[in-house]
Order: sequence, then structure tokens, then C-alpha cells
Amino acid sequence: MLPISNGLPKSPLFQIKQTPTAGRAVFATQFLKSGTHLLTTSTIPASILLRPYKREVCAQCFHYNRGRNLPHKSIETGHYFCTLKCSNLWHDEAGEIGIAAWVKVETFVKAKKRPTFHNGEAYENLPDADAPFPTEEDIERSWGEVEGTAHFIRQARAGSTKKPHRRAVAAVLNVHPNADLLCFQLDGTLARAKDAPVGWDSLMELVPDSTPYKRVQELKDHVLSYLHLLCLLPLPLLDLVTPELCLGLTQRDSHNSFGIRSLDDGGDEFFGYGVWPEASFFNHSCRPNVGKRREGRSWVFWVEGDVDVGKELCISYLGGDEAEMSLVERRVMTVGTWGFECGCGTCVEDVMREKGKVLGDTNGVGDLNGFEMVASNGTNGVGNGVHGLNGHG
Ligand SMILES: C[S@@+](CC[C@H](N)C(=O)[O-])C[C@H]1O[C@@H](n2cnc3c(N)ncnc32)[C@H](O)[C@@H]1O
Repeated sequence: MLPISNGLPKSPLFQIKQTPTAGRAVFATQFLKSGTHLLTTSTIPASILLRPYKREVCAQCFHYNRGRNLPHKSIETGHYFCTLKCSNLWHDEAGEIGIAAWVKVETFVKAKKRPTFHNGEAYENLPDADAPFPTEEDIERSWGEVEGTAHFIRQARAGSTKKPHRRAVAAVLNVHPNADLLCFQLDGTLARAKDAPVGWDSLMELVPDSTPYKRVQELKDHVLSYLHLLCLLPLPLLDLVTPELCLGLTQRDSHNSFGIRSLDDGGDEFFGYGVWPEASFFNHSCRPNVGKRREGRSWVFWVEGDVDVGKELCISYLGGDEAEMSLVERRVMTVGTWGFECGCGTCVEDVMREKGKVLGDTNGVGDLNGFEMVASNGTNGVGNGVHGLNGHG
């Protein structure tokens, strides 16, 4: 059971409490009239704009320039902005050390010209696409195995001129990065380095996914990004770059991130994703009573329909598609993408109805196995993207 700590969002309108079956959840503390504003998020400790969109989506406010390059660019850091104001805000927030880190990573990525994977679909084509998810043991082993190399890199970065130490750096820098992942991990590392009010600590409050890697290759990419960061980042940041940081970030990103999508075409374009900790305590319902939209860099939430005191406040993780979906289709999505069987009122009612039918059909000996098989076989345990990307966004 995850704690109800002081770091969770606070409001006179709602309270975060434990539920018996769906972890923590948000409950109304007073009668809420339809349209009541609930929450506007403040910061994003970790986000990424996918490389193909970087020139067209402002790195600060996520404004989309509809296929045209944005006017303000920082070539060295690889960021583009819609206005000088956005550029200044981004640079102020990154600070000297952040900018130095981005320059190092961007220079490295540009020097490696091979195209990189930038979304979940790319993983589908890899040879081990049908392999099971790496288990907790696989994950622990992979991160453990690399510590020898990491130690050599740290020695080299500390000034050692011994051949094995220098060779370790050269060997790692010789490998092509997964550029988007590397940048996401860098963003998280910089959040860890900062003492922001809604930063790393609030990110760590989120429900972790103990097996967040959907492919063996994905786990390998993450471990490699860790080594790349060790080779590249300015020395004052090195102590922060640890397997715990990289794994902890990925465990929170999975199941909690929101997509960064276009705003004016129903969200057809998927630009990237990010973790907004304040926004990640709403559970999913197939009949949601909370609406959400992205406004620039923030997410805004409001009540849809009057809500009585004590009622749970839920968003949809299915982007509104739930209204058109059957119970099985909804379950395939929630199990496949987020790893949970939806326990919302609508699903419970539907399950009871299905169960009633099965019991009727089989003269009392049937059960829900048929139904449950469809749900689990339909997804084969494979998510819809690397980070629940299509989830909340
Ligand atoms: C973004 S978090 C929501 C907050 C989370 N319950 C917590 O304790 O922090 C998403 C996770 O909440 C749980 N969850 C959300 N909606 C649910 C639902 N309708 N039924 C069951 N579990 C749900 C699942 O474990 C899911 O992976």
C-alpha cells in the first residue's frame, strides 16, 4: 500500500485516500458543481518531445507550429521555441549546469547519425518483440551486470588515465544512443538535481511499475542510456546518475505519464510524453466525472456533472473512446496498457451482467473464465507503447 504522504496535491475540494482495490484515489470533500475547476498542474519533472517533432513543437509551452520550424532555436541544446519569452524561460529553468548537460548530450546524439527509436511502435519490430517482459530478476541482473563498466567510466571521469577506464568510455560512446530515451533520462536527472517544489520528490510519490520494460531491448536501451549519461554529463551531476535514479524514473513514468498531443485536431499528433505528478492520482473510470485538457505546459482538470461529497473523482485513460467500447475491449486496453483490470462501477456492473448470462447459459456451472481469457489473451501482456504513452494524454 502506497503512503498518503505530505507530498500529495492538496485542495479544499478533494482529498487523496486509499481504496481497497485501486490504490490511492481522489475523493470530493464537498458537493462539486459541474464545471468546477479542480486542479492545474505546476511543473513537469520529466518530459520528452520526440525527435521528429522537436523543430515544430515549442520545448517550453508545447505549442505546435503545424509542420513549420519554430523561429527561436538553441542549436547547441537541440531545443526550439515559439517566442523569445519561452526560450528565456526554458534557459532560466535549465540553469548553467542544465544547459551544459544538454549541449553535451545533443552534440553526442548529432554525431551519431543513425536513426533512433522514438516510440513504442519501433520496439514492435525488434527480434524479441514476442518475448516476455523482463522480470524483476532480469531487471536487477541487467542493472547489476553493468556496474563494473559504470565504475570504470566513473574512474575515467575522475581523471584516471588507466587504459581499461578510458577504453570503457570509448566503448560506450561508440554505441548509438536511443536519443529520445537519453534525453528523457537527462531531463529526469536534471529534475533530481534541482530543488523544485513539484520535482523529483513528488515524482517518487507516484505508483511504481516493478516491471516497466516491455522488451528486453528496451531494458538494454535504458541501461545503455545510463552509461551514456555517465560518460557525458558535467562532473557535478555524476553522483546523481545511478541505476536507482534511472530505474526509479522509468518505474514512475510507466503507468503515470501523459501524452503530449496536438490540441486542435482531436489529439491526432503524438509529440511526446511527460510525467506531471500532481495529475497522476486520478484513477480511471469508464464513466469519468472529471474532464482534462492540456493548456500549454500544464494539465487542467474540472468536474463534469455534479458530484456529491465523498464520491471518487475519476478521469478516463481511454481518451473518451470508452463510450463506444465493449467491456472486453475496455479491459484489453486497461490490462494491455496499464496492467490493471478496471474496477470502475461501469465495469463491475458489466461483469455482473456477463456473469449472470454465463450462469444462465450453463445452468449454474459456468464462470467468467471465458470472459477473462479474452481479456488476457487479447493483450498478451503487451502494452500499447513504451510508457503507457497513449494513456492519459
Ligand atoms: C495514474 S495511477 C492512479 C493513482 C494510483 N491509484 C495511486 O495509488 O497512486 C494508475 C494506477 O492506478 C490504478 N487504477 C487506476 N484506475 C483504476 C481502475 N479503474 N481500476 C483498478 N485500478 C485502477 C492502477 O494500478 C493504475 O496502474
